[in-house]
Amino acid sequence: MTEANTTTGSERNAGPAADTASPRPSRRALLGWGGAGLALGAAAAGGTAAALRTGADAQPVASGGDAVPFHGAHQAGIATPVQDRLHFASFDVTTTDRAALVKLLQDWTAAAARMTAGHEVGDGAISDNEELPPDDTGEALGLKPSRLTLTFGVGPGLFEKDGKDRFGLRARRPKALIDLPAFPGDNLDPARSGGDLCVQACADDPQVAVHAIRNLARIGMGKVAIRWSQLGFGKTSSTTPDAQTPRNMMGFKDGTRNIAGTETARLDKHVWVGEKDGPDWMTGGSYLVARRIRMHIETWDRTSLREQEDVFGRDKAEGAPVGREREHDEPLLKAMKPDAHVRLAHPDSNNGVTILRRGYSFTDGTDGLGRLDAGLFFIAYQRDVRDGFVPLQTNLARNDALNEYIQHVGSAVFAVPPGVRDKGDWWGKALFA
Ligand SMILES: C=CC1=C(C)c2cc3[nH]c(cc4nc(cc5[nH]c(cc1n2)c(C)c5CCC(=O)O)C(CCC(=O)O)=C4C)c(C)c3C=C
Ligand SMILES: [Fe+2]
Repeated sequence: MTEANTTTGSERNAGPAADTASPRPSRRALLGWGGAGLALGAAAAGGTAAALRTGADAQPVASGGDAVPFHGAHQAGIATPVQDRLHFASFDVTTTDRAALVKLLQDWTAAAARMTAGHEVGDGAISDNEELPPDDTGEALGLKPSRLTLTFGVGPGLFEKDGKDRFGLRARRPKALIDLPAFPGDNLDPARSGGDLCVQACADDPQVAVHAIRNLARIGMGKVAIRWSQLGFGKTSSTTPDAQTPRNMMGFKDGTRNIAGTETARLDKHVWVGEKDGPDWMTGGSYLVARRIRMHIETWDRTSLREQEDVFGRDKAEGAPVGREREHDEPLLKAMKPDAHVRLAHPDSNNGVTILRRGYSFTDGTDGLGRLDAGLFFIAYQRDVRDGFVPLQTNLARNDALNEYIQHVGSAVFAVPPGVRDKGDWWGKALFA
C-alpha cells in the first residue's frame, strides 16, 4: 500500500456538544427529547456532516484526518507511510482455551477495523446501558483517525512453550520464526523481551495509538496480558523517500536508505513472504524483529563531532555519506572507516542482506543513576529473519563503532501474517484453519 491508499477518514466524535464546553447529552437523553430528529437537526445546525454518532451503526459526525485502509493483501503499518508515534505492545496468552483465543482474535480484528477507520469500538464510549462499562474507553473521542495502523504478529511461544503444544499449532510454526540467537554485547531484560502476540500501533496522534492498544488489552482481559509495551516518538525511518528524513536521538538523519513503500519489487524480494517460502498461512506476511536499544547519550554528547560522523560514516548536517555531497548520494563504502555503522550495515557488506526499518526514538525517564533511559526502539521487517536481521546484527555486534554508545536491552521476534482480506477474515484465521 502507498500514500495513495490513504483515504479521508472521519472523527471519532460526538456531535455538536463536542465543540462546546457543555457536557455531551447521552443517547438515551437525546431519544427522550425527540430522538434522531433532534440529533439530525442539531448536526445540521452545527454544520457537521452526519448524525450524532454513538454506536456501532451510527455514522461519523464530521470528516477530517486520514484513515489508512485496514483490509488488503498485506497488513498496514509495514510498507505504508510511517506515522509520527508508536505504541507497541507484546502480550502473553494466559488462556489455555483455543476457542477463547480464536474468539479474542475475531473480536480484536473487528475492533481494529473500527478504530483504524476512526470509529469507536463496539457500541461506543457512551452506550445505551448506563449500568454496564462502555465498549470503548473514550479517550479518542473527537480525535481524527490520525493514520492509525494496527499490525498484528504471533511470537514463538504461541506454537510451543515449555515443551507444550498449547494450542495444537506446533506443526504450523514457520521455520523462519526462530528464537533469536544471543549476540555479543546483548544485555536483554526478559521483562522487556519476547511475547506470544504483538500489536504495533502507529498513528500521528499519540493518544490515538495508546487508545487502540488500551482497548485491545481491555477486550483481551482474562485471555491475554500485556507483557511489555513501548511508546515511541520521532520516527527514525522513512518509507516515503521524498519526505524529509527524520533524525534519531544522536542527532543523525535515520532512514535515508530504507525500502520505500512504492518499491514493490524490493518489497517482494526482501519483505513479503513468498508463496514458495511457506507456510501457506504466511504468504504475503513478513517477520518483525523488535530491539529496545539503549543509547549512552551522555557519553555520545561528550564525543567530538568528527568522531560522531566517523561512527556513522555520514555527516551530521546533511546526512551525506563520507566523500559525497548530498544525503541520497550513493555511499562510497571504502571512503568510510572500516567500523563505520553505515559501511557495516550496507547490503554490499552483507551479501545483499536488506531489511525494512521502522523504528522510533524513546525516552522513558531516568535509570536511577542520573542518566536518561533513552534510545532507539528498532523495528525491522523482513522476508526471513535468518537472511535478514540475524546476519546483519551478527556483523554489527562484532564490528560496529556504534557499539561503544549503545546496548541492546530488549528483543522480540514475531511472524506477521498477511493482511485481513475482508469482513469475513480475521487476524490469524489461516493459521487456525
Ligand atoms: C541489525 C540492523 C541494524 C541495527 C540494530 C541498527 C541500529 C542503529 N542504527 C542507527 C542509526 C543509523 N543507521 C543507519 C543506517 C542503517 N542501519 C541499518 C541497520 C541497523 N541499524 C541499515 C541496514 C542501514 C542502512 C545501510 C545502507 O544501506 O546504507 C543510519 C544512516 C542513515 C540511513 O540510511 O538510515 C543511521 C544514522 C542507530 C542509532 C542504531 C542503534 C541505536
Ligand atoms: Fe542503523
